[in-house]
Amino acid sequence: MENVFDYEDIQLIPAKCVVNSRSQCDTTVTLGTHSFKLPVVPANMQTIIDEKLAIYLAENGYFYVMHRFEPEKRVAFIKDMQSRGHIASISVGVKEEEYTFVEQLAQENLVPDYITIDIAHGHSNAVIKMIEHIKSHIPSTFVIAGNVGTPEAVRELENAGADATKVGIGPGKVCITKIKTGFGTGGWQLAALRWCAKAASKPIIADGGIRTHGDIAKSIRFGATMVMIGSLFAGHEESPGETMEIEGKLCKEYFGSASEFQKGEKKNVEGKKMYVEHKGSLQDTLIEMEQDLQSSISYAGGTKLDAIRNVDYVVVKNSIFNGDKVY
Ligand SMILES: NC(=O)C1=CN([C@@H]2O[C@H](COP(=O)(O)OP(=O)(O)OC[C@H]3O[C@@H](n4cnc5c(N)ncnc54)[C@H](OP(=O)(O)O)[C@@H]3O)[C@@H](O)[C@H]2O)C=CC1
Ligand SMILES: Nc1nc2c(ncn2[C@@H]2O[C@H](COP(=O)(O)O)[C@@H](O)[C@H]2O)c(=O)[nH]1
Repeated sequence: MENVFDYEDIQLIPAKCVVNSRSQCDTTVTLGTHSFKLPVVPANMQTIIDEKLAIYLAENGYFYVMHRFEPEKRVAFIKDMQSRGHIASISVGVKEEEYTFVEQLAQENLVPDYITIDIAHGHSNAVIKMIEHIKSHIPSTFVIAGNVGTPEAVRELENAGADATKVGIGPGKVCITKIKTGFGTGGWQLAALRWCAKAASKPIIADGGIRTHGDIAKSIRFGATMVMIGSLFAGHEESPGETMEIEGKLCKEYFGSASEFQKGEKKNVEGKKMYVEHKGSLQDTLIEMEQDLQSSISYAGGTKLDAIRNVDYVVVKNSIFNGDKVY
């Protein structure tokens, strides 16, 4: 790989504006058979999403992926979401009991709209086998498989039947994979996304490393259909993480899915915990994201997200913020 870069090394180049107001720009995206208000999905982590938030997101036209860390609740969750007329979007792992769970869904004729196979090293026979298992038992479910970081992996998972692949190994805010293993796309996630997107024939979800709303537009420019975000969604009023006061400031916890806090033990730990300053309401952040993305579309010279895919860019290695703080 040559010419690697990350989000803060890139600036997109404006094209002539074709709208009179940013409100004329449309941020909707289609994934599978459903359309969503934003090309953004909160990470399927226990301090980022819970049942209440899933209902809020689905009710308001946003995509969501429920986490897999309370497996016993998933059947009731799917039934509840579908009885409300909402999409059901869940996660699975690859252990033996997950095969039985998929079979149970098929027997009960419970068909989630989306299933995300949520594994650290998704380029593996275990994930390929799980894709095939889901597709043979519940073929109409849209399968998102990951996480991967190479074109070979994207092709193999697509060939096994995945409807979308999730790209990002190690760029997450609470990730320590890059430190503990020396592997991953941390530090060059945007370049890895471009590399993978060139090989993909189906949608890609860019996962991890988003630090500003502008990074969403950059992900789209480099081939993402959707962007999965943890840290930017952490710390809200509605976020499931525990709230506490630290040095007089209200904070909420955000921990990795492979951290000891999630696992309950110190085995194969590849995630950490941090405290995020309280950010107010998630609804306000979603609105701000939409407005910022509408603005991105206007700078791209179009009216829809697709306009961003074709803009020129420059690499300004590590210098965009010129030593300034982002906020
Ligand atoms: N996006 C990212 O960069 C990363 C994300 N995560 C998140 O952490 C959570 C836990 O992930 P994960 O550990 O995969 O899930 P699980 O703990 O459910 O492990 C799934 C299975 O895969 C095996 N496994 C895990 N890692 C590897 C590996 N590197 N090589 C071979 N087998 C492996 C496990 O066995 P065993 O434990 O015995 O090896 C287990 O049998 C997920 O939510 C995941 O998304 C974790 C790390 C990186
Ligand atoms: N290496 C690890 N990665 C993790 C862990 N838990 C979650 N994740 C990944 O991070 C993103 C969110 O990234 P952010 O930069 O937006 O905060 C999430 O979707 C997972 O892919 C972990 O314990 N270790």
